[in-house]
Amino acid sequence: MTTQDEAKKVAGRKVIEEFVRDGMKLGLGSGTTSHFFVRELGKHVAAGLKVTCTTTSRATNDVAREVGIKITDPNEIGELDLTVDGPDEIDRQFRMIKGGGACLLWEKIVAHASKQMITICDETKIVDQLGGFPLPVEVVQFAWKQTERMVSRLLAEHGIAEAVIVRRMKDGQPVVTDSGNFILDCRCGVIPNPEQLEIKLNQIPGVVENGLFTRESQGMVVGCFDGTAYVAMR
Ligand SMILES: O=C(CO)[C@H](O)[C@H](O)COP(=O)(O)O
Repeated sequence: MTTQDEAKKVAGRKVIEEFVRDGMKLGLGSGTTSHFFVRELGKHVAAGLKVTCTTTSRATNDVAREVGIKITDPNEIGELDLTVDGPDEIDRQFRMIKGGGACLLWEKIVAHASKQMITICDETKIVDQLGGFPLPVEVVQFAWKQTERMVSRLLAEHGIAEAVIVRRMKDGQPVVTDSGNFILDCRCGVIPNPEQLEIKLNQIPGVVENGLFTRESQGMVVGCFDGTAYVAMR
């Protein structure tokens, strides 16, 4: 029986087979699934594959270095050919919620700096409608409770009346992102019109970015519990 971790690994191998080519500039995503891909990529780099890589979090920098992948500063790399990153949820229109690992801001910047983004996941991440996973919203620390009130009001106006918003905590301390911000996790239930909500959330002063990625992914590579992986494209 294939485990979830094995399904993630199979997806990582499939991405390399189908999408990664010699000479590419790559954006390396965050989270456990992306890290399986990075470890797999490290084996190919050791065997002679030439790629130039930048990452979407300090945690991914650490994994990449550990497996012998040199990291290029995002300011130096120019336009990327491909970013490979994982979702917390993805629907069949390739719309996603990301940010479970608090890396959504760097992830969105790197995705937009790329010609192509491919999502990598196991089959448990595919949903009919977005919103089962709490939507992360990255906010500046200054007056974060004011920003939280504005987010709550916007969600209600958007038809999500019962949203529960909590500042993300770890070990009794607020989580601080790689850019020094807080994360508000918004338990929404089904999210109507995610494209519009993605845009509106970012218009609130104090919101730096939100975890809706409705336009970025051009395809997904899905690892399955039967040990296979498949590709689906927009
Ligand atoms: O968005 C993310 C981090 O901000 C991750 O990519 C997302 O949480 C998926 O992680 P995992 O592969 O561990 O489930």
